[in-house]
Amino acid sequence: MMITKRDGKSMAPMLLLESSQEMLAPWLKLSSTISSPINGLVPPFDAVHGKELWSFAKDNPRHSELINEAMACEARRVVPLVAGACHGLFDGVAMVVDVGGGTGDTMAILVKEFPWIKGINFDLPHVVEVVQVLDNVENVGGNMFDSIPACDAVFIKTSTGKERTLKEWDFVIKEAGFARYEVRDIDDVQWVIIAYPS
Ligand SMILES: C[S@@+](CC[C@H](N)C(=O)[O-])C[C@H]1O[C@@H](n2cnc3c(N)ncnc32)[C@H](O)[C@@H]1O
Repeated sequence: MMITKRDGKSMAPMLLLESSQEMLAPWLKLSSTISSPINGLVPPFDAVHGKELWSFAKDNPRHSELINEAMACEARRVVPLVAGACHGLFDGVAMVVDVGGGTGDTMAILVKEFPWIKGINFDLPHVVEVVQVLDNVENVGGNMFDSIPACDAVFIKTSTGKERTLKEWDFVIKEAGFARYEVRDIDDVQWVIIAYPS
């Protein structure tokens, strides 16, 4: 585990989040949640806390901060790899929105790497209200299920928290109306999927 403070890529915030009481409680109730009459229809986190993660975070600023820091530390590690695998992809792209972008660290890395981009960090209002202002990144609050800011390209990283097989992604991408897609290896746990409208 990378918990050193050297090079700003410590994963300690991720450990602090995952070992918090709030995140451990659903694991400790896992068997009773699964065997209850709701039969796994309600995710363990929601069953234990009475609401889903993002509503819980909105009502618990300390936990929201833990989430934001955990996501940011992972972004600082992975997004440079994503940028390295995506050279050429942003040529001619003026406006990019990171949907569910959290602290904006991801967008800050992208606009530094591709300086002609105007970057918007889009997340729930309670998140963008407290994030720091980063160079060349505009923070916009809203709900992605209502609308997102107008842009030329959308960036999404870990925003559903759900792992899918490539076959499942194939279904999701086609159902969403994209014409084609490609998958790029960034030599890490994650891969990049690039979906094109035409
Ligand atoms: C798993 S985190 C990922 C954060 C960041 N993309 C990353 O990978 O480092 C999911 C993010 O989506 C945001 N989010 C959840 N529901 C949302 C919604 N309906 N509209 C906009 N953002 C949302 C959360 O606040 C959170 O910052």
